[in-house]
Amino acid sequence: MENVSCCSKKRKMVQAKTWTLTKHFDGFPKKSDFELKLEQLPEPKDGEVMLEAVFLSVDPYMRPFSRVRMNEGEVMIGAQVAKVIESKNAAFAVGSHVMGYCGWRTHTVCDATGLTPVMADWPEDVSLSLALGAIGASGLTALYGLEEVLGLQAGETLLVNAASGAVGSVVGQIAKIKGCRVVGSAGSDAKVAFLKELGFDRTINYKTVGSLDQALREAAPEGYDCYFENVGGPFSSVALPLMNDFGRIAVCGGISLYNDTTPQTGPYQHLTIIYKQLKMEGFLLTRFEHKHPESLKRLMAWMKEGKLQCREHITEGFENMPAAFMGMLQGENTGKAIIKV
Ligand SMILES: NC(=O)C1=CN([C@@H]2O[C@H](COP(=O)(O)OP(=O)(O)OC[C@H]3O[C@@H](n4cnc5c(N)ncnc54)[C@H](OP(=O)(O)O)[C@@H]3O)[C@@H](O)[C@H]2O)C=CC1
Ligand SMILES: C/C=C/C(C)=O
Repeated sequence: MENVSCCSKKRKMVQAKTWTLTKHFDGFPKKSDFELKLEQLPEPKDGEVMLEAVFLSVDPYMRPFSRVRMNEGEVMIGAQVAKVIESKNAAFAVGSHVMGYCGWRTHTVCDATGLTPVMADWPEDVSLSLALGAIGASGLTALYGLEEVLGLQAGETLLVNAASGAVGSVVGQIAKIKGCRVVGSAGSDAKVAFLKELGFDRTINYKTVGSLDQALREAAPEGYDCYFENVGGPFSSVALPLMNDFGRIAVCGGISLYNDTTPQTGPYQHLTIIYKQLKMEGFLLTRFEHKHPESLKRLMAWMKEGKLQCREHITEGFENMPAAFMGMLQGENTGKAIIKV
């Protein structure tokens, strides 16, 4: 008798590659802190989709957040732009693209929680990778830091560090759009040349400058009204005394501290903050989530008008994610660090 199976159409099994955190980082991340694993994926259930990563993001926050939001053995946290390859959710058509915090994985089966369709009218000639950078989290962070936290006004002088990176490069360009004077600091001559291309008024290579204090003073003899802080630590201690009275500081990040094994101490600038009556505010871009759709449209419009250049540092190959992450923390990137699968 012929063996007739009730499931004559056999589904091809999908295997995901994942990068897991073997051990919490201790100091600067090491290759051995990561492990590449294979995972057999189940078929999506009702309401679920199967995603295939196209671009993945490596970001500074992964270093500090891994310690507080992850357990050892878990897949590394992070965002990706992915293609929907199977769907049992009417809101996500097969072939469409989404942005999701799926972690460092090539394929994912999940429900729609936390998935955002990439902007419906995303232009065909614009790479979807920008949804992870200048027309995504990095651009939004820059915009909110300037508008919502600093309240930057035309004619003011702004200081930004890590200025050639994903967030910093957008900060400087938006500040120029707003009619401000912009001073940017970055870690190589090539990066400083990039800042000049973007229209920064004054640039500093903080790694080669003799005295950072002197360089910052010369770059803005009139002082700084606003400071977009990405680095923290000693840079911050030098910059705060150069703020003008009633200056505002948006504390976006502190990348110089993320790999510290013991917390840094002073010099403390409390008296400077008091005497100059400074306003210092930390923020996370998630606070302004309700503004994302409108803000993404503004960023896209600036890019299309040629007012916003979106540089990317692309690493090919999912296998190279840990190297790309460590490279970004060491300053290998100019613009947004992206992994192309
Ligand atoms: N608050 C929020 O919601 C968000 C905060 N952030 C923060 O914004 C900052 C920039 O992030 P992002 O633009 O994605 O990253 P970048 O693209 O700027 O990449 C990181 C850069 O930081 C610089 N850097 C690394 N180590 C040091 C150090 N010890 N001192 C000074 N600079 C250093 C390097 O550039 P260089 O060669 O110039 O040193 C490196 O290229 C980070 O602090 C991040 O945590 C980012 C997104 C959201
Ligand atoms: C959401 C991102 C936060 C930091 C500190 O990078």
